[in-house]
Amino acid sequence: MSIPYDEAGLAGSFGSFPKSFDYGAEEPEVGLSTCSDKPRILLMGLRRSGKSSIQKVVFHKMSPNETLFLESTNQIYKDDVSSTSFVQFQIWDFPGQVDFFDPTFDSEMIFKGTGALIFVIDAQDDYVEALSRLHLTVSRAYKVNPDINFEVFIHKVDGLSDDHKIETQRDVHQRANDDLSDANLEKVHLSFYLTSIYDHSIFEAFSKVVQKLIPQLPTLENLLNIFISHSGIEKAFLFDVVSKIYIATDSSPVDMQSYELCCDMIDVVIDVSCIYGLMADGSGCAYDKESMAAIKLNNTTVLYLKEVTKFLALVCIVREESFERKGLIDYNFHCLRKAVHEVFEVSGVASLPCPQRNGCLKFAAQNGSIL
Ligand SMILES: Nc1nc2c(ncn2[C@@H]2O[C@H](COP(=O)(O)OP(=O)(O)OP(=O)(O)O)[C@@H](O)[C@H]2O)c(=O)[nH]1
Repeated sequence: MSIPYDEAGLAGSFGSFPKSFDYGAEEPEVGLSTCSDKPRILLMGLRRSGKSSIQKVVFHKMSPNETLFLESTNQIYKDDVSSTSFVQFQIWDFPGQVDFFDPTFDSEMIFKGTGALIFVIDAQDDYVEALSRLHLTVSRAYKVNPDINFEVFIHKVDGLSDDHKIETQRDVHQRANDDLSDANLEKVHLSFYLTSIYDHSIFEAFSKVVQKLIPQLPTLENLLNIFISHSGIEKAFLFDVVSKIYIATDSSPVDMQSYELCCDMIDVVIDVSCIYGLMADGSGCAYDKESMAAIKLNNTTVLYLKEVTKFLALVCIVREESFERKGLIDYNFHCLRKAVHEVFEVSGVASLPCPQRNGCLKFAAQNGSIL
């Protein structure tokens, strides 16, 4: 099955992935949602705050420098990333000057099917107007659909010092929540993230936004916890390969450096596969069931990547001495992979995951017993 990257309107470069990035047809698709009613993520904010850049960099592999040449969005741009990504949702990029009082703006239709609303604030600009826009947007959306997750990206923080970043976040947080309290909307919860397209912060923030929309998250986390504890692994991420957002990790804290290392590993594996793994005529696939890689680092740890589904990869950080028991890791990985497939097969039918699923799994312990 080939993954079409050249969808209408998906302009820009695709970096590591060829447009005919091919996977193979044996396995059924395992994704977040198989129904046509895909969760929707809205990108809103003032003009030039960076909405289109975020969408292009995260989902279309555009390099950050290329976003300098993006033209202003003049109408709602609907991007369906479900065919290229595990994360089967639509992203709606709104023009900066959207007018809620325009009779053609159908808030019912727009906010009803929305899972998350990301409001982008340009931290390099004066954000007073952005804050009043944020308030207007959130109060409108909340009235139509109180279940929306409201996510605020304090964006373009690459131009700010560390102290300035913290101060900006505190100030935006305070003012936005004060505005909500003044309007008797203190029930509305806003989450804040410091983001930039020039580092991994935008992928990290998007990962957290997406994770909130995955009902299977607790099950996946639980599976990863069992997997790492029985395999002597330090940290494990389940990545959406194309976007490099992680859809789940074990419950130990995520440090940015580990996340960046794992993202870089995905790039390396896909780049090398694209350059040396395809046939001369470009046929073959850069990422398939056989995809795996181990990279030894100079700090006695090993990065280990393995394919889980056509869209997902597991990337782990393992100590060298634990990696000597690679057979055990591979056996437990096999169990984990099977479980992840089962979780999504079950939820494909019943829409909710079965938390008992991992109860029937048999992971091998480091002492050789079966758990
Ligand atoms: N420094 C910096 N610049 C950014 C970042 N993200 C976007 N930009 C720049 O901000 C400018 C505007 O970006 P767009 O993505 O077009 O903004 P938009 O919100 O989609 O704009 P409209 O379509 O007019 O609503 C571009 O020149 C981008 O290169 C960032 O994280 N850091």
